[in-house]
Amino acid sequence: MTPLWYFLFGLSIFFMIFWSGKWVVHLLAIVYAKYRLHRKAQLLPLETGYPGVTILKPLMGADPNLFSNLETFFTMNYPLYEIHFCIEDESDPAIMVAKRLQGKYPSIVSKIFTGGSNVGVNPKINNMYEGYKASNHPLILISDSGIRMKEDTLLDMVNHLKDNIALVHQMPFTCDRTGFAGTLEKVYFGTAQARIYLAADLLNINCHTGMSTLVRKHLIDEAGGLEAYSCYLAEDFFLAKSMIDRGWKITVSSQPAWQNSGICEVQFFQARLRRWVKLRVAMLPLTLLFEPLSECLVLGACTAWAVYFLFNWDPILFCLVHTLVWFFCDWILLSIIQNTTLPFNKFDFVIGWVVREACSPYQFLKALLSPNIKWRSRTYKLKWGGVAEECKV
Ligand SMILES: CCCCCCCC/C=C\CCCCCCCC(=O)N[C@@H](CO)[C@H](O)/C=C/CCCCCCCCCCCCC
Ligand SMILES: O=c1ccn([C@@H]2O[C@H](COP(=O)(O)OP(=O)(O)O[C@H]3OC[C@@H](O)[C@H](O)[C@H]3O)[C@@H](O)[C@H]2O)c(=O)[nH]1
Repeated sequence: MTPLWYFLFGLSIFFMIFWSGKWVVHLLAIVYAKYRLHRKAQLLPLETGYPGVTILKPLMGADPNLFSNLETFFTMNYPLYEIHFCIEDESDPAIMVAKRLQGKYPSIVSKIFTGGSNVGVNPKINNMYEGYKASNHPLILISDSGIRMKEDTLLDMVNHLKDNIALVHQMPFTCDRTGFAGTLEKVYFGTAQARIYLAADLLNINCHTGMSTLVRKHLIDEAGGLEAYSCYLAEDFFLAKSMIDRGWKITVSSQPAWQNSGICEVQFFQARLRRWVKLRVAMLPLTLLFEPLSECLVLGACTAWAVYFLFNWDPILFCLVHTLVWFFCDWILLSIIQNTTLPFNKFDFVIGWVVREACSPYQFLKALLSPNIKWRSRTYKLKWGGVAEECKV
């Protein structure tokens, strides 16, 4: 036995253990999704009454779905809330959209804050800052521009905010949209991302993505206000981390976040996922190893080699069975998360799934090879740890 043999033996054991762990994650995600998601929210008579919520809507630009997405915030079944539209640029067309909605729903309290602030690097925080300062309620809902709400979504989120919970977030998912990009997005958010998101929630690991987050305002203030997170681009991750560090819990609500941005293009989607990869790598460097390895094809190939090395099993057959079972687990998970008929047939799912799986390792590499981060109109550089710096041209 040479040192090389020992090294290869160790490596193959590592692949086998990681592979087995990944199947546990598959199983946990499916069972947890079934048990946790799509529970009916009820307006219960609470002794203390329902707490008021300030909804912060950071807007930048108007897409074709903006009006109808924002309208869903005016038709929610929740007793006490206000909407603060935050729009940095005073000539932004989103202002007109917000004003039209204010005219249509005069009974809902809403205000528009323009101009933004400059409290740090994160442009979403700079944009929301004035709206946050003017908030009048103990709960804050940070809600990105492309999110749609159902009538009972806010109620569902508040119902999940038990006494030991600081923050309730919605697992990212998408509305039914036509075209290949719509399929690709739904497949990604309903399989690869949902699996990790659900397993992380179950195991109390911080996986918070801040597109729709209900949080206790006094806990943000205790940490120094929203500006305390403005040195990071991934303010969502650090917001949740600061709650967990203080002994609080975070949890997902039973409804996923229905993203419905009017821009639904493959290029745009891939660029967004690459931006998120860069955030994760800077915040959690172990991602560099574990993320590519947890991809179906990469893990299948590595483990096929391991079982060939250890047991002399046929690696091709192993890979085929591995991929097929993974594919079926993904179909089951996606169907549970969708909870209604999917907007595409099984053939479209196969195409979307294969493209997603095949492109993902390449997109990961591409993200590593261009470390600067372009987010909307600005470019940033990230330091290890996640602190960001804007690149001025
Ligand atoms: C034995 C199996 C181990 C599995 C290792 C998994 C490695 C991670 C693989 C894929 C990452 C998926 C990422 C999930 C969603 C993150 C979306 C995102 O990037 N959002 C950012 C922008 O809003 C946000 O700032 C970052 C949020 C937190 C990211 C944390 C990711 C690490 C999660 C690791 C969870 C492991 C759970 C499995 C436990 C066995
Ligand atoms: O310069 C900007 C960029 C973005 N935003 C707002 O921030 C929200 C999220 O922006 P995008 O939709 O471009 O980005 P993402 O969906 O990738 O955001 C997600 O990932 C990065 C995290 O920091 C965010 O909290 C999370 O929502 C939108 O409401 C957008 O209007 C600004 O207000 N200013």
